[in-house]
Amino acid sequence: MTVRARYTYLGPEGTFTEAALRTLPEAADGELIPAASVAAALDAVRRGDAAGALVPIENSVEGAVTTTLDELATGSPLMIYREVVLPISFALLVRPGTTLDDVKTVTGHPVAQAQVRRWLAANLPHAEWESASSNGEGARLVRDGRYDCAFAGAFAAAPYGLDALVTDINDTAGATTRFVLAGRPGRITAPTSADKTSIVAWLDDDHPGALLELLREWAVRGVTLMRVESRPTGEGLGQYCFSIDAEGHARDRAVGEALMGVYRRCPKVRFLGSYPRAGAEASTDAGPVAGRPDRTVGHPTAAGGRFVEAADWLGRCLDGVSGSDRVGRAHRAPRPRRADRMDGVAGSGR
Ligand SMILES: O=C(O)C(=O)Cc1ccccc1
Repeated sequence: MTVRARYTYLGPEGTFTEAALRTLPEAADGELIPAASVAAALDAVRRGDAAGALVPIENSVEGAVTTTLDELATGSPLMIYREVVLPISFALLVRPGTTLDDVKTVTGHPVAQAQVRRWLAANLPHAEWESASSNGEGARLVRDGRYDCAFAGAFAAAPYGLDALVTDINDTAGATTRFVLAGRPGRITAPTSADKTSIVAWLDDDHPGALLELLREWAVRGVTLMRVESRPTGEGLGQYCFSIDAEGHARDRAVGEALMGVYRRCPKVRFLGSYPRAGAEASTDAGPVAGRPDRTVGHPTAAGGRFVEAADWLGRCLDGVSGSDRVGRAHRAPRPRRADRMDGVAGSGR
């Protein structure tokens, strides 16, 4: 008997996330399990109930899906193994017989609302909006009579017995959403010629220029940052961590050295993985550094010591042998309070 791998996703049935998951070869033979929220999808992976979870992380119009950034930055460490970018266009789903004139209430995911705001103002100016936990959930709530209509993919009409009253709704042509497949820490995906590396870094915030120094670790090695997002740590106003995507793979010399530099500077850093960039022309048979310039360090970093420890940390990130979360000791940073530290081997977030 073959055991099918289980993949969970932001559900219920009919979400864009499900559509994105179905584009992955892993999903073709897998058992797909809808989850009620991003947190629930990721927790199923943490518990070992699923091999991976597909969750939305970024929309080209609305920006970050902050729940996902925060869920990946906290809790027991997970790693990203793949990303999927999906073009997003909405349909207005209604129960059969409903016309635009009947519509008083409308629902959808908050990211959907950002993508259809102008259309709503022009076509349903008096409709009352209430957010749903996903676009699939919005469709389900329309089926159940809670709302008059929902924004969702046209493909969500059939499973809920709804009609697509209007299709191709999108204030911004060409809108896309990026989804990531997260799993428990393990060996990172082999390098291709077009990869991305993701981390979360906490700053030593007691000295000026800490953010500049973090960014310089990448810049001096010629590594392009593709996304930098600050998120509150929840520990008080002004306390932030930074969610960063860098171009390249942790096995690239320049990226690996930048990661070690970040480790040496930051009181805490969480490695989220290196994985193929969606939509980029990649070749896996070209070897780890083929197709990329073999960038070396621009100049010696000013970060204090810990070179061996940083190299050791990077080695464990690459092997995925012991969790991906590490607390480093920043240059001039006070040692984190005991309760905040994760010196142990099997990392656990805070
Ligand atoms: O997958 C869905 O349907 C979601 O609710 C998340 C989402 C929201 C907006 C655009 C793409 C994905």
